[in-house]
Amino acid sequence: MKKILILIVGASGVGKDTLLKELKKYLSANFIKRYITRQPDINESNYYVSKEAFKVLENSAYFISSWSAHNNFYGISKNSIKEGLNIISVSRAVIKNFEDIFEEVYTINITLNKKILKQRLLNRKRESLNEIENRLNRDYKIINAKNLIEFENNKEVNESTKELKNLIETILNKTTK
Ligand SMILES: Nc1ncnc2c1ncn2[C@@H]1O[C@H](COP(=O)(O)OP(=O)(O)OP(=O)(O)O)[C@@H](O)[C@H]1O
Repeated sequence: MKKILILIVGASGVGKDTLLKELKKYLSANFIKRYITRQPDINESNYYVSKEAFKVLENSAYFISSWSAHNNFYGISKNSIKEGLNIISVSRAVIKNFEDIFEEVYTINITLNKKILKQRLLNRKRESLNEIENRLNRDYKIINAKNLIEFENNKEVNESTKELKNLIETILNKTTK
């Protein structure tokens, strides 16, 4: 069986962790846990590691890909990618790390208009207003990905989750033909 990767990208707060958490209930796939130097919140599941431990893992080539964002480090271990469908939330900056190694890589860019995004970040209450403004003002360049699909998370969570599930199943059907 071949390895198929779906990379989930999108600005902070567009709903990546929420959608992935919900998707697990409806879709059979390897939902990859990331190593992060921040304690997980209720929507995300990750392996929490200290910054020191992260550096040790990174220096021993444990990660297939690693990056930093908003003062935290993120990594995906080499051994986490399995045969079949793999789904991972990653930084848009590291898409190429996966495309260089695997043949079947599809990137889903989760989008949301800025007004709703700001409201959701405020409701989440994870960052200060200043941090939220910084996140909203980040300059997002065009995403470079071989197979890029846009997905707008502007419906309520259940509805959006079903749409995302359908989208992934459509991608899968194409790859198995
Ligand atoms: N479809 C939706 N409708 C309403 N609220 C949503 C929806 N999707 C996500 N949210 C809410 O928006 C907030 C941000 O979502 P989430 O934490 O999943 O974003 P994220 O993209 O993973 O952010 P980050 O990259 O900063 O971790 C959360 O409070 C979540 O409950």
